[in-house]
Parts: sequence; C-alpha cells; structure tokens
Amino acid sequence: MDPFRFTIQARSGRARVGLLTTPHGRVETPLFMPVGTQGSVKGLLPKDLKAIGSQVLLANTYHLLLRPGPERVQALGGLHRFAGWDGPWLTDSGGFQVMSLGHLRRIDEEGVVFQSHLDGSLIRLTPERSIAIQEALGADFIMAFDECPPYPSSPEYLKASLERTLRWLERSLKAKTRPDQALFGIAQGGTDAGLRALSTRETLRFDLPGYAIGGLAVGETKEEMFPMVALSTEILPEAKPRYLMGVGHPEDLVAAMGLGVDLFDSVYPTRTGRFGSALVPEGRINLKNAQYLEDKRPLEEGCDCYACQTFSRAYIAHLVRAEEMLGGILLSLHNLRFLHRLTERAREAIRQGSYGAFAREFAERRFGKEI
Ligand SMILES: Cc1ccc(CCc2c3nc[nH]c3cc3c(=O)[nH]c(N)nc23)cc1
Repeated sequence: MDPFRFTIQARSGRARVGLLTTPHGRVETPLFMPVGTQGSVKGLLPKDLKAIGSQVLLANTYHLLLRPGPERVQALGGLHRFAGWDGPWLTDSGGFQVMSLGHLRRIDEEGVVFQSHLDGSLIRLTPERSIAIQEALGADFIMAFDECPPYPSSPEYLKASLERTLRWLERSLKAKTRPDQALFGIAQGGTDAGLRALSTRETLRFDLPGYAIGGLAVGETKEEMFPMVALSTEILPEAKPRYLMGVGHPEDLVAAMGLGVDLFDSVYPTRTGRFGSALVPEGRINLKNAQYLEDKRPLEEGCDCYACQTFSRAYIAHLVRAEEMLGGILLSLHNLRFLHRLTERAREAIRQGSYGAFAREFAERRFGKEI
C-alpha cells in the first residue's frame, strides 16, 4: 500500500481538506509546518509543539550538513529519534539556503560549490549528494535539488535555470533509494507566467507523491506572487498535495488555501516572536511598545495557548524588555498556535462548504480596522 496516500476529504471552491498518510502518522491539510532549521524549532519543546497542534516539522539539509553532519544524525537513529519528534519531518534540499546563506562560489550543471557560513570551508552540493544527505537524515518528505533563482531575474536566466532544475529533478529521482520517503518536485519559473506554466507542466512529467511551488516568497510583491500561485494550482493535479514554500503570513495562508494550496512553511511566526511581536486577528502587536506594560489582557482574547491562558501582555512586554528568553519562547508558542488555529478553522470551514465566508470574516478583522 502506498505509504504516502493523499485523499481529499472535503472541498469548498478550490480549497480542500486532505488526509496525507506518512510512515510517521496521518496529517490533515491544509497545515502549517514550523521551521526547525537545525533540527530544533527555536526555543520550543517537541512536547509543546505537539500540544499546540504542530503536525510536520521542517529541517534543513544545508545546516545539518555543516553541523552535526548527516552521518552523525543517521548513526543516532535519524531525525525523528535525534530530535525527539516522532511525527513527520520534511527536509529542504539545501540549494535555497546556499543561495541565501552560504557564500555561493559557483553554480554549474554539476551542482553548486559554496563556502560554509560557519568555517568558510568549501562544500559541493549536487542532486545526488542532496538526496543522499536527506536519506541519511531520514525525513518523510524530501525535496528535489533545485535552484531558486534570485528575485528579480531576467526571463533568459529564469528559463535556463528552470531547465537545469528539471535536469536536477531527474538526477534527484534517480539517486533516490528509500521507498519510505516521498520526493517532491519543485516548480520554478519565477513570476513569469509562461515560464511558471512551463516549469510546472515539465515537473508534472515526473509522477511524484507531491509538488512544491518554489521560486516565490523571495521578495516579489503579493501582486506578483498570487497570480503564480493561482496558475500553479490550476495546472497541478488535484489528487496530489501542493506545498507553497516560504509562505507564512496569516493573510497569505488564507488566500493560498483558497487557491488550493495544502502545505505551508515559514520562519515568520517564530522569528517575529523572537523579535517581540505577537500575531493577532487584527495583524501583529509589538510587545516592545510601552502601551502594553499595563495591559492585563492576554496576547489574544480567546486563544487557548499556554501563553494566553497564563500570562498578560504586560508580563510578556516586561520579559521582552528584560530580554528574558521566556519572552521569545511564549511569543513563538502563541504565534505557531495562532497559525495552527487558523488552519484548523480553515479546515472546518471547508468541511462546512463555507470557505469563502471564512476568508471574508478573516479579511474584515485583519484589514477592517486599525489596531
Ligand atoms: C527548514 C526549511 C526552511 C525553509 C524551507 C523553504 C525554503 C524555500 C523558500 N522559502 C521562501 N521561498 C522559497 C523558495 C524555495 C525554493 O524555490 N526551493 C527550495 N528548495 N526552497 C525554497 C524549507 C525548509
């Protein structure tokens, strides 16, 4: 039986509720995946992540290659055992992080050569090596080795890059040996509609358990990004999960779920939490702002998370000012719970056939009035 079955449970417009089976349990989509780049979601305990409804965690090939190394993680039982998360893991293929983090020295047909951002040593990543690393780490979902072109890029560059990414997808698939891992292809093409359609269609020639929409959330405007998301989900097969990489603002999740996206990731909720901000229905509040020092209310009225059930905005504002670790921890916990509650409510609305009303209500609260 297929270890990665995806069945649609309900539809409302283009939005859909899916059930995705993995070797580490079944998950319900649409869902948001917390980013644990180095094998840890910064400041949060796996048991607390489970308690707030996290289903799939993300880790990174680039970072774990540099430290502690895939062989060590494998020898210690793989990601699930090593990092104490027995639910599904997803690893990115490393190319994106090389572009955005490492000191990229060369990119050619073979792969990329980059300098480690830790010790400056030269490292080569190829499709074959990326797959081997992801197999050693043992994630349930692994990504094909791709190039995410910088934004903006010329149509000529975008075309050459997406063609190379397709050759790298073929090499990634050939290098795969584990049947208990699902390889996702990643469509590129930037914000050029013709090239986006071309890349998506060519990626679909590979029969894969899921497809990622890559090359977006790299600095383009929402006006440029969303037509590409809409175009992608028109072409991608209904029966397979769609993963929009790097999208994590609440309003963007609501819009993209309405366009039929199933999986999301972003560092936004945890990073903005560490920087002292809380996600609320109206948008975001920055607890560094003095107005919260007397505010007895929870971060968000009606939120069921430990931070909102236990502490006031005043206390968390104090922690943030005092640079106490607990400040960032409580805000990260709340922000992730906020996104998990958002996707839970979205799934419920889809089951009721009323996703449109859900999206409208969300937009009214988010954009209807100033904070
Ligand atoms: C741990 C982890 C962090 C981040 C990611 C996704 C990182 C990410 C993007 N983030 C924003 N836009 C993005 C585009 C791409 C892309 O085109 N290709 C790949 N491989 N990753 C992307 C995956 C895992």
